[in-house]
This record gives sequence, structure tokens and C-alpha cells, in this order.
Amino acid sequence: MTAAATGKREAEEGEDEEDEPVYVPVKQRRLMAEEAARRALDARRKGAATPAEPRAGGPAAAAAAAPRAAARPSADEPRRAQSLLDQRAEMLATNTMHKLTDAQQRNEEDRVILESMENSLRPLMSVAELAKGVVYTESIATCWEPPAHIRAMSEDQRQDVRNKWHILVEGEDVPPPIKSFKDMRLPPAVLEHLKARKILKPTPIQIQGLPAVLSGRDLIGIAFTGSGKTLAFTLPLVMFAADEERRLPIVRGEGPIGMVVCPSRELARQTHAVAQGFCDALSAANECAPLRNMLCIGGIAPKEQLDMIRQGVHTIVATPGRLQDLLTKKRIALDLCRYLALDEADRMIDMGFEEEVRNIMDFFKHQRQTLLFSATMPAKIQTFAKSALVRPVVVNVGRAGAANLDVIQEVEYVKQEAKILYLLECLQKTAPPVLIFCESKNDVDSIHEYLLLKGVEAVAIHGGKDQEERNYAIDGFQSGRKDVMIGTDIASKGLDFPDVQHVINYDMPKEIENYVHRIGRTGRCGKTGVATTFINKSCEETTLLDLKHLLKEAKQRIPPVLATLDDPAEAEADESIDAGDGRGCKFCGGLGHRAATCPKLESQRMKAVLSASGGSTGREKIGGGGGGDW
Ligand SMILES: Nc1ncnc2c1ncn2[C@@H]1O[C@H](COP(=O)(O)OP(=O)(O)OP(=O)(O)O)[C@@H](O)[C@H]1O
Repeated sequence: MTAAATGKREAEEGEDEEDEPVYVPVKQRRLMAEEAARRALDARRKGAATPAEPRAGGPAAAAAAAPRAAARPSADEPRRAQSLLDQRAEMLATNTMHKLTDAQQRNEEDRVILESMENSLRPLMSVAELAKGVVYTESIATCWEPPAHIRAMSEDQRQDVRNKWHILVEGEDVPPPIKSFKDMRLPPAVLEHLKARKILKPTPIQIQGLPAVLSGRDLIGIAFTGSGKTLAFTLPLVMFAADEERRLPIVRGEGPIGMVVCPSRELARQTHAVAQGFCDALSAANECAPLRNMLCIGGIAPKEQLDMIRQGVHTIVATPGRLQDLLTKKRIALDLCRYLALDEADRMIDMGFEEEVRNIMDFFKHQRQTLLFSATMPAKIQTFAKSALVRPVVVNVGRAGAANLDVIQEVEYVKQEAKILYLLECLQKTAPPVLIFCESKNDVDSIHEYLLLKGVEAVAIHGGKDQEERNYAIDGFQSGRKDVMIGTDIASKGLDFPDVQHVINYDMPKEIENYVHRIGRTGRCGKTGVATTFINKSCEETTLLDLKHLLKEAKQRIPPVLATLDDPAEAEADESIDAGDGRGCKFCGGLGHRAATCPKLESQRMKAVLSASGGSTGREKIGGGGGGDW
């Protein structure tokens, strides 16, 4: 990686406090938005009442206004040609005319905002395919199909299974759910391998996700942290590669057949190990020739990767930056690649990897099967990602962005200066292992030093540490040699440490999705865990409101400091449900605010303005907590 690239990446990680935007309280933002809309509405009313009159300010002003008036879209031009303010003003006027309820007005307002944002997002598609106007209409064909008795299930029977496991599906002609691994027609070696790992029955996301993926369908898979999503895209990856190898063996320089892309090196390493387990099981049972499964991440010598590429690779598990690097340098090609899974897909896009993902898609020569998985998947990412999918199936287990119900969530008000002392006390709440999360790298280092001085067996991880230090931390914590790991959000997504008892949020992450991923490091796969979060005056009000509603949804205790917050969503909630449009922000999925006051949407707008004006490339971090990685 060049020094410039390193600098850029560190800026993306943006874990330091200097990056924090100036805080404008929610109330003030709402007042500002309303004032702007009122002014726009007044201006429109004046314009409409006296269309032929010159505007105040004399002929010069009228002349200046004329081109603008001419540029104003006619009724049959698409809405997107109007400015957001114009649309909002028009909508307010319509609402008054039709006497919409407050809730309906709010929903309409959110819809306009979201529509305008969707129009400004570039589809998540290969530029080459867009340019050539390539549109795929059929899913990838695979040789897998469910056994006859599953195929014979009526639609009602299929729905009964889904209802029983709280599985929601969207999409046309959704493959049937399958309740046992045996009925999924997995090779005996794979069944043995699962059994040896005490994986005996599929989890809900696997019950519906595996049949859909094995059938070749594009998929968005959303399920709680620790609910077994990794297996739902790793096992089909390996089975697909084994099928291809049997059909036409990979020779030197060829491959990969399929890829998984992850947002951090550590997660890629972990997923690579899961895939390797399946590869080894198949080849040990002579069910296929040995499969070469490459780990493609920054921080390891490219020579190792190049040696494997020369022999030909079947599967790759990668971080976006290193993968893009190898593709751009033509070290690997995607001529044979037909399978792409994006793990923690929404986080990857939010962390600023959108361009890398789009570039990677550009290297595909043929249609691929595309899969997106995460525990959090806001509506805006789903809509935008669907542009890359063919006949997608959406599988949802629980609300996208909901916290894992096996985690007991405790929130405590701790003054900034008292945090470090209280941390020691808090560490004694449970037995180890304990994970501590902080927003900034400096805090991670200070806490690490402090705990070492106090005799705690602790390790630390963040994007500023070199790969050796990062590996040392992960290995020590994973093996149980170290009791405590302190980290930034780099360690919050997807990592599966055995039996973490307690997650401590030394500070509240700015984005509620990061909170969900952080606390999801405990309470995994049916076990229970505890999460303690320190909050104080420095936390943003919108985030606290999101947290309050998340606690409420998970039926957790709401501390007085959150209960007494001025909470517009509370009054609006019943009405919104009556209006039939669900709860919370339709942009980021936070439950404590609406799209009109979404801080993330504001930063996204800024990003769009900056990139349109040729300023920053729009690669700056959208929210708090870094972890950008390659
Ligand atoms: N069917 C199953 N039965 C029992 N354990 C399982 C099953 N499937 C997966 N597991 C185990 O559950 C743990 C969590 O799985 P996994 O890491 O895939 O969760 P995840 O949904 O991807 O979580 P996250 O959202 O945090 O990434 C792993 O240790 C995995 O081996």
C-alpha cells in the first residue's frame, strides 16, 4: 500500500475525535428545516398567486427569476427534477388541501426525502454493465434442487414453517424452507463436519437462506448477530466450487469460482477458516480434489497470495481494498467467478467501501450470484443494493437492526471523568472474557495501558496497529489466554469469539447499527450475555433516542436518563402505526427519529453535495467508529 493510500485509509477509519462534526441539537435542526420549508412554501404561494406580475425588486429581479421559473419542472416532469425544498413545500400544500392526519403527513414527508436520496444514489452496479445496458432477468442455474417431498410442500405448508421460525420473505417464487441439513442434500462429508462442530439443526436464517442460495438465487439475508449467517453463504460457496471442480478442474492461473468480501481483515480471516473447514472435509472424504481457498487481505505478504494464484484458486475470502488491488493489477481475473457474497454488506457501504465494491463488480465477465448479509440493513441500503441483484429473495429473521434478544442490555450514566474508574468495577460484573469498545484509538490505547497497570490480562486492537499486533490480540483473546480485549469498531462486526460474557461500550457509538453489532459479540447462538453501555452528556440526543427505542423493543430496562428525554417518536409512534407505515427512520433504521431528522441522512446529503461540487470524493466516514480496512 502506498503512503498516500495508507493516509487515505487512516482518514477513512476516522476513529479520532477531530473528525466529529459540530453538534446541532435535534430541536434546532427540526426548527431550521421547518423554517426553510415555510419560507419555500411562502415563496411558492406568492409566485403562484401572481404569475404574471414582476417579482418584488423590480425588472432586474424579475429577469433573474425568469430562467428559474422556466427551469421549474412542469407537472408531468418527474419529481426528481424538483429541489427537495420545492417537493416538501408542494407536499405540505397538498397535505393541507387533503387534510391528511399528522402521521400521514409525516410519512409523506419521509417518503419525499427518501425518494430524493434514492435518486441521488448511484446504483450498486458494474459501470461496464450499466454502460452496455446489460440486464439479467434469470437467476444463476445450479444443479441443486430440494428433495421431492420438500418440493411437494404446498405454499401454505411452506408458510407454516416460516411462521414457526419467524422468517419473513420477499421476492418471486421463493424456494421452500428446509428444516434439516439432511434434507438440504449436503454431501455426507459436510454433514459429518457440521456434526463434529455440534451444528445439528439449521438456524432460521439457514432454514430459508441455504435453500435459496443453493438454488442460485440472489439474496439479502438479515438476521440477528450470532444467528449463523456465515454458514448460509460459506457452505454454498464451497459446494459451488466443488461442483465446478468436478465438472472442469481449475488449472494454473485460473479462478476464483466464488468470493466472499468482508469489511475487516479479522473477519475475512475467520470466514476463510470456516470455508477452509468445508474444503478440507470434502477433500478428506475424496468427494473432490483439494480446493484452494485463498485469503486475500492487507497485512500479509502478497507473495503468498501470488503463489496460490499461480496454482489456480477456487475460492477467495477478501477485504475490498486488497481484492481491488489484485484485480486492478491483473493478478487475478473474474472470468470464471459466478458467486459474490458481501458479509456485513450495509456496514461495508457505510464505512466507505461502496466504490471498491462497485469496482469489484466491474471485473465480472458474466452474471454472478450476489448475496448480501448483515444483522442491520437499513431500507436505503436494501433499495440501493437491489440494483445489483437479479430476482432477489429477501430473508428477514426479526426486524433488520434489532438487537439480539439473548443480550441483557444495561445502560448507565457515567460522567466522562469517572469512566475509567468505573470501568474496573464494571469488569467485575461477570467472569471473563470481556470485550470493551471505544470510538477512538487513543481511548483504546489509554484503557489498555491502564488495565495492564492494574494487572488485567488485556489486549488491544484498532486500525492503527500493525498486523502482527492485531493478530496477537485476536489470537490471545480467542484462545482464552487473555481475559479482556479493548477495541474500536474494527472488532465489532462479525467476529465470533467463544463465549464472550460481557460487552462494555466505554462510549455509545454514534450509529445505532454499530451498537447492535458491538453488543452482538455476546449472546451468540442461543447463549446469553450482558452488555453495559456508558452514556453521558457528550452523547448525541438522536443516538440516545434510538438507543431508548431499541431497549424498549427488546423489553429491557430503560434508565431514567433515557426515559425523561424529550421524545417526539413516542407521541408519533401510535399514529405512525395507524398510518400503516411502520416505525422509525426509513433511511437508517433508527427507531428514535424519522428521516426528516436523521443525522446520517444529513451527512449523506453533505457527501452528495461535496462530490457534486468536485470537493472531497465523498469517501469520508459517514458515522462514528472506524474500522475501514484492507
Ligand atoms: N445451526 C447451527 N447450530 C449451532 N451453532 C451454529 C449453527 N450455525 C452456526 N453456528 C455457530 O454459531 C456461531 C455464530 O455464527 P455466525 O458467526 O455465523 O453468526 P452471524 O449471524 O454471522 O453473526 P454476526 O452478525 O455477528 O456476524 C458460530 O460459532 C457458528 O459456528
